[in-house]
Amino acid sequence: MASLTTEHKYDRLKEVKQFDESQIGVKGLLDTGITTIPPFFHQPPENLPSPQPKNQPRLTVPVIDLSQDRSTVVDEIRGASSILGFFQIVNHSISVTSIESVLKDMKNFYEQTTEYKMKFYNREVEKGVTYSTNMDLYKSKAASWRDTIQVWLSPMEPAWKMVPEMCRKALADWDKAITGLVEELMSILCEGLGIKRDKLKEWSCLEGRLSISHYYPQCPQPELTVGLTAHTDPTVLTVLVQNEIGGLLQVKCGEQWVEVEPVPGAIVVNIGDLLQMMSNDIYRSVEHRVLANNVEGARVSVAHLFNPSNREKLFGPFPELISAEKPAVYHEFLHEDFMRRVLANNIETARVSISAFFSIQATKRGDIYGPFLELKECCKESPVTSHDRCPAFGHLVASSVSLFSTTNILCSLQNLENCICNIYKESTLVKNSDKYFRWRFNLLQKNVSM
Ligand SMILES: O=C(O)CCC(=O)C(=O)O
Ligand SMILES: [Fe+2]
Repeated sequence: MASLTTEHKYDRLKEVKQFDESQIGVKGLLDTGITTIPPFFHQPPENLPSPQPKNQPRLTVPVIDLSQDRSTVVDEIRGASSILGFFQIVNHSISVTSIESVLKDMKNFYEQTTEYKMKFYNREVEKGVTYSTNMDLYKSKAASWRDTIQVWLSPMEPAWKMVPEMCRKALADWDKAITGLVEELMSILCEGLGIKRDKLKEWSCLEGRLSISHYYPQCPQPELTVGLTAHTDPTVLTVLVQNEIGGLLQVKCGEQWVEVEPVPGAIVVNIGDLLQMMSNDIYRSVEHRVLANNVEGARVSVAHLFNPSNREKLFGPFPELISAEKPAVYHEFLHEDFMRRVLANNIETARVSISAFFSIQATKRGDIYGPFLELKECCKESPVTSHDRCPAFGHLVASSVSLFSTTNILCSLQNLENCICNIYKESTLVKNSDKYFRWRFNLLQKNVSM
């Protein structure tokens, strides 16, 4: 890789592309014997760990014993979810052997020859299985020191053929075991909120499952980069197992970073952005990060991300948690609107913008949002209607078939154009581009907040 010199300006994109196209991943790069990391891995100072204040007690996330009586478990989980958004569970239904087995099989893949692994290297999310270095490699300011395999397990049938054979059984067994445990966890979390125990299940939150296995090899210059930049998870719930290499996974607690230390047999649980919103901010989705591995041997983690699968449903704070004293903190939204925003961001920017975007405070109170009049008028023949509503009160003024919702409309220029294109495609009335551009111009004139 070229280095930064005064004679040759560093062409970051070219270097990133060259690395990506080499398909060797971070582990393959390390195996070439490098002693310094390419500059595109150098993180800006704000992403690097700063020295922690001295004389502060070393904090770790709570470890909750699931074999205690139910009400103690509910109280402890509610407490941890409301304050730190992170906890570990022990004495649950999954054996230490099953945890070790999934970690071992995933690690085994990463430790195959580079030539073997290259056959699987791809970052095409729509295929359902990816194996690459940093899914946001081309969007982020700097790359992080890890490789990742992502496998969608549900609601669609997993693309098993694309999963390395040595990982298939481990992932299928793990999915079964962890989904059973998460069903129980979700019921405890619902009980902690004082709502029906199977509410999260009813809202399809066990059905959108993504497995993410990260491999963090030793980094030759760990002070210059990270393993995974600080982020919150765009999920309902994330559960994760990690191997014995500790000191790297950290959760933000005020100004301090708290360690999630490896505990044999423990499963790490964290509240995602969606559950923060559904719980109307009772539970917290909290920033976490992984430092670059500075020791010999690789850190391996296997995360299971739980998302809703229902595409028609409007998600938002549970109605039972909205009252005059505690009004809704967020608008309702379709899960795909939410995901569109997640995918438009990189890992770092997502954490700042997403909850804020859906926050009611962020929108002008009193306004009624809905399809722009021009669009309604232009599409009389195809009944393109959507909710007109006042986001401040989440009040539906009129509703019929929802082609787009408030969030769609306000999302971004790109989404806005997608909406228009949807209508444009459907409309038998308007088929010429003049009109399309007039719409677009009108929309821009509306000064929609992006
Ligand atoms: O590897 C880890 O421990 C953290 C993974 C993580 O935070 C994620 O995949 O969202
Ligand atoms: Fe995460």
